[in-house]
Amino acid sequence: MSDAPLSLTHVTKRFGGFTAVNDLSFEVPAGQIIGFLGPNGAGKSTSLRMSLGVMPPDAGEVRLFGAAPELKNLKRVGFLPEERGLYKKMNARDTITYFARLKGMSAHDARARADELLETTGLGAFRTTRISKLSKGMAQKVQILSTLAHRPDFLILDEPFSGLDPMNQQTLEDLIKAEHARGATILFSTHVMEHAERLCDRIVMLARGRKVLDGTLEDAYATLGRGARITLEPGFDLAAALGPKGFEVHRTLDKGPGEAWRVSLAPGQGPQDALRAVLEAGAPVIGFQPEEARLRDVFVSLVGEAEAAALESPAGAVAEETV
Ligand SMILES: Nc1ncnc2c1ncn2[C@@H]1O[C@H](COP(=O)(O)OP(=O)(O)OP(=O)(O)O)[C@@H](O)[C@H]1O
Repeated sequence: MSDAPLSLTHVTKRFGGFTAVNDLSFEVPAGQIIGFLGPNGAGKSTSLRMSLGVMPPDAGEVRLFGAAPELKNLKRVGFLPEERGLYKKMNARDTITYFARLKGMSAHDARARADELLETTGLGAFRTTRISKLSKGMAQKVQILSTLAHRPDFLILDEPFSGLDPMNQQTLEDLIKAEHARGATILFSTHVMEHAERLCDRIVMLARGRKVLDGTLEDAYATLGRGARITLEPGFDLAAALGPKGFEVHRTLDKGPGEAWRVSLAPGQGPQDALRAVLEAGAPVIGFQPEEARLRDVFVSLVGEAEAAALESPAGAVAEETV
């Protein structure tokens, strides 16, 4: 039996007649950073809650460090829930110290660790500021620091980047890398593909409760292969024009003048074959660029355009949660 930090085997969760997580299996091996991706409502948070034993699965099995999720192995985990919440009257330092103490650290070590974390993440000057007086992003950072203060072996972070401005997103990326370098295994959910692209050893992608991808970034890119990006004047349906000719074509999420499309290239095809077909179809081309796939394109192709449209961009990640 595996004693990996986390393994889910054929896990299913239903709410009434609705199946939120459907026959999901994956493993988080020690030492990896894994991105848990999927559009809104895909079942990510439900899966993470089951992983911690917050709610039981209707079918299948969850193992944390090779055992059922219970107090002994939960002490080795740091969990950042999607719903944020801290004691508003406590100051930043006491908050982190409090959570570290709950996970078994001594008062002295917890306080020293709180100071060290606040200092390295730019919050040193706000050590004694009450949570209620901090900005939303700062309070979220305090919550993240509270999650990892006890140096857990395994960090589970549900949408940790959501609500942080680009500077603080970078601080969090650095923090995740530092935790990983210290030896922690990390599983985090996100809507922002670029974070996953920069940080992850592996990606697990969900759509409508089912796993649609489980592999390295290279495996993810290989699902699309090479492609060409084509920008057209708005209003031309390139998928309808090229589909019958055997090309796989998707709208991309790129913003900008015109409408961007991606044409996947089959083995043996070159970008010029795509360009020739596009021109023969009479498409109003305003831009053309041969390129390799990106995780955003993989996401769109596996999850579907409509659901992928809800993706956040890193700069556009907006605070939704209350802290
Ligand atoms: N306690 C619950 N009772 C009923 N339905 C629920 C409950 N929790 C989740 N759901 C439903 O299950 C589905 C999956 O929700 P979940 O929160 O796991 O998705 P998610 O992938 O985390 O989405 P998001 O990125 O929007 O947080 C959604 O349709 C949600 O409405």
